[in-house]
Amino acid sequence: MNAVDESQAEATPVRPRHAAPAADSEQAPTDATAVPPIVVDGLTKDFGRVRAVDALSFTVAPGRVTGFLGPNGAGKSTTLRVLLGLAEPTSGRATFGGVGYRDLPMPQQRVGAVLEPAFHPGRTGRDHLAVQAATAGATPRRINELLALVGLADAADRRVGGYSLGMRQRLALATALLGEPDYLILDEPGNGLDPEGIHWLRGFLQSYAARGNVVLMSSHILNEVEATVDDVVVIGNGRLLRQSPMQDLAAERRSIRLRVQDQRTATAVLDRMRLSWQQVDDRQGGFLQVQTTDPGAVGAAIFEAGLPVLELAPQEVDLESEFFALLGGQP
Ligand SMILES: Nc1ncnc2c1ncn2[C@@H]1O[C@H](COP(=O)(O)OP(=O)(O)OP(=O)(O)O)[C@@H](O)[C@H]1O
Repeated sequence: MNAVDESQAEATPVRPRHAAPAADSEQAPTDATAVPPIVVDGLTKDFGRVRAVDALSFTVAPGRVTGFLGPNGAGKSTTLRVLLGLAEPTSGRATFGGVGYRDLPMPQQRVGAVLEPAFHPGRTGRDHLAVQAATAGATPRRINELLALVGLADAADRRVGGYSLGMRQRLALATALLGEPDYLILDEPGNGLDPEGIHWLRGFLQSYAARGNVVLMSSHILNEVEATVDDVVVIGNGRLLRQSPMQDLAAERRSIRLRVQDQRTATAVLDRMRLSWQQVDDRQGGFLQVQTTDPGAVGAAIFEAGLPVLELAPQEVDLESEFFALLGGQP
């Protein structure tokens, strides 16, 4: 048995299936009807001498879409595999409100997961779902609903061997949804989807989460998930680098280009305002890139210090650069 589940007695009670979601999905669930959060607590996973996950702790709240982000090899898949009972942790736990996957009653009906989609190429999409439906307790009607939901109704009776990567992703998602799970865990679900598919997935995940469910999706491309996720958990080298609402990350990206003649006095003003700044050289003698959501306040303070402002213009820091900075320059 895995080591993630030794104290069921302390576990948060799991929500009765199909109970109403929490009224206020912004808050951690406090009532018995809310889906308990995913809790990763001091998780470490070694493969021989490789430490894939290193004392990692974070929570994933219901009612929100959480992006699990990090570059290739950061430890995302390993964390998800431990959470899903597919790998043993070296130490620590990854649970659904305190209950390990293997100790959940009817886990296939509580947790839907899309890891690396693998299908029998000779089966049709409908057959694949029918085979899986038996374990997930789904009816033929549910299969039809799901095929329509993921946009595969017309391709349902074609062999999966002829499906595109995007169609396979859609079928994998339909499979994960068979048991009407409270938890949806997706490893790089955007892989192979065209822009229309990504747009559809975004809307689907947001409405799924809005019903009080827990949605955790991994990606190594921050730009890809920016418009989809409410919260981000960023890891690098198996360690937690950041957990915050996406909004906060987005706000930090707002900066201004401030051009003054006397940069030294200007930076003293910025330091007093406790703003982060960076000197950037260009052909016009350089400028200060200042992280702020209030350009007016910066302009006023610089003016009060008696400095003529040569330029003050809003600037968007590319999200991928922000991600890169967070990773401390890791590729
Ligand atoms: N079964 C395994 N045996 C040995 N090393 C492994 C195994 N699985 C993962 N690793 C190593 O653990 C580290 C984390 O890998 P993991 O696949 O979890 O990262 P990831 O963030 O999901 O990356 P990717 O997006 O490339 O899948 C990597 O160094 C990887 O080589």
